[in-house]
Amino acid sequence: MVIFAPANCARLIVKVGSALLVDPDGAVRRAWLASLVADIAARITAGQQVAIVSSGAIALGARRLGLAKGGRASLEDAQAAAATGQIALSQVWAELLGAEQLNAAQILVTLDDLEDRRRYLNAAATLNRLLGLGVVPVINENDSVATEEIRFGDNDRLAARVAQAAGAQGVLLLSDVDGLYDANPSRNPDARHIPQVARIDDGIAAMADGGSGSGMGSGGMASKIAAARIATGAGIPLAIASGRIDHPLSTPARHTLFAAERTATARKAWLAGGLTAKGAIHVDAGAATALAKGGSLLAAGATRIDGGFARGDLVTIEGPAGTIARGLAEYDAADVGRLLGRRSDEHADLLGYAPRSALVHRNHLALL
Ligand SMILES: Nc1ncnc2c1ncn2[C@@H]1O[C@H](COP(=O)(O)OP(=O)(O)O)[C@@H](O)[C@H]1O
Ligand SMILES: N[C@@H](CCC(=O)OP(=O)(O)O)C(=O)O
Repeated sequence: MVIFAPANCARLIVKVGSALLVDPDGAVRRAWLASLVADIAARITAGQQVAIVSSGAIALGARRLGLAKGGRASLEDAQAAAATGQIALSQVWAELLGAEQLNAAQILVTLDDLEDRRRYLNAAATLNRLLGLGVVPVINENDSVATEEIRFGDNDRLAARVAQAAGAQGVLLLSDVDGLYDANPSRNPDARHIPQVARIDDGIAAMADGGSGSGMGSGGMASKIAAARIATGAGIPLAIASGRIDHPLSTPARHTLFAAERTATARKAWLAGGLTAKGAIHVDAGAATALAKGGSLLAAGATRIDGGFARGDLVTIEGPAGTIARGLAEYDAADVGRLLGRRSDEHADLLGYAPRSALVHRNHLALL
């Protein structure tokens, strides 16, 4: 079976892991990449739009600078390696795509670019326009400026987020392994391959063992399962397949397919899967019930806030028994603080300006 064929996948995100891009001795695996790019060109000719999430900057740069790579590098060394490797990486992609008469476009993002609502919408618009123009976006984390706190740290979850932003119908993670096994196959020769995962439960998550198999990247199977959770939760199927074969998009080969869980609007999916909330609004039992029935969060039911969030920021909504929802705050934290427990007809006097109807509107809220 050819994975995510153009007929049922108009937009595809292909993620390429470090070990596929770079040999253990630090050289770019050009011949294999050319075979992948030929496949991408054929898909584009067949009407599919394809964006690439490419790892490899740190592995490439580390080699050029004589630095340690993978998990052994300090943050400063990883940043220096990324800055050096990224320019070489984009050159390789531009050359290989150019040889197929395709334009490459580079997008480097940090976690905040896909978490902050305004920046997420900007990134989504750029991707959309590039794909509409027939350009192939090549996306990586902006590792040279990303510090530990603001890092995705792995391109698997980045690919899932990009898929959401782009409204893609499939995410393909090309790796050094041909899918998920019931145990780490590089440590357990009896591990069994799992062709399809209908639901990611704790048993599936527990199968991932250790970090990056090659020691070059940062992902490992755990980050691929985390990516599958994000993508499938947003209604986008995700597959893990081997990049250890030439023409990996056109050669039928064993893989693991994580089926899409449900369809959801892009914004709700993003809210449900968002990684970093800027604060929390605590609510009473009445408000929790109203939210469960599909209502907005009104100030009358809010009891307390945590964090210094601003209007538009993602906040969690905490009920008496734990987190019940995530949503976009309609007010800055200071104003929410003024409105706690107050009826809507008091808001204008308390704030000194015409208020919105809710602290978090139901259109910008996802129940967990
Ligand atoms: N249950 C599992 N099934 C398959 N691979 C696993 C599992 N648990 C751990 N792994 C390891 O995860 C590796 C893939 O992750 P990684 O090396 O980070 O790939 P990439 O560079 O493509 O992101 C495999 O080579 C394998 O060593
Ligand atoms: N952004 C990093 C790659 C991080 C990453 O996820 O690596 P990998 O696990 O090989 O996909 C880089 O370009 O080196």
